Amino acid sequence: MTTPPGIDILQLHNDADRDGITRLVAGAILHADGRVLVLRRSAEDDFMAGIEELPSGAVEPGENLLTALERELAEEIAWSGAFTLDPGFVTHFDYIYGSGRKTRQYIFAVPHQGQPIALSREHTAYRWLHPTDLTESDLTPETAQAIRAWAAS
Ligand SMILES: Nc1nc2c([nH]c(=O)n2[C@H]2C[C@H](O)[C@@H](COP(=O)(O)OP(=O)(O)OP(=O)(O)O)O2)c(=O)[nH]1
Repeated sequence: MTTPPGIDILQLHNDADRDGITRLVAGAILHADGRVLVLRRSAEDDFMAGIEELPSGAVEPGENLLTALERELAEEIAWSGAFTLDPGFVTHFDYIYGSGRKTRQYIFAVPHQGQPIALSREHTAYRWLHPTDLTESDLTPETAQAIRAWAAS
């Protein structure tokens, strides 16, 4: 994947370092016809069990935000092949992960172009959610806010 115009990946990494972030997560607002793909975490997950979330996951050693996103989309929804990011859109939210690591999830927008979605065991269901229906979801307030920011962009 190539970096789209208006998104400086190195700058995002630098901003996170500057802000004392020690764990980075890449997430995707995968959208089709104005709706956003949300996944339900397994009820057996020992962490945030059963909530809805965006396809996302932590950046591992040797990866950057984009290569991590590519891997996570492959792992979580079985997306293979190239995909593009919408130019210019990136948002983020911060939280403390389990043992106290300062985490930042950076969220990019990815147009869905008909690729089939197949879930891993991490998630039990998916659906396409319109931003006007955010209050009827089990998304966290932070994720809902990110989707609102995307809808307003
Ligand atoms: N811990 C935590 N998670 C939050 C908060 N707010 C919020 O939206 N989340 C969401 C972001 C993610 O969708 C999910 C946590 O995912 P994560 O990537 O940090 O953790 P994980 O258990 O999936 O970690 P991993 O398997 O990728 O290593 O919860 C919060 O305040 N604390």
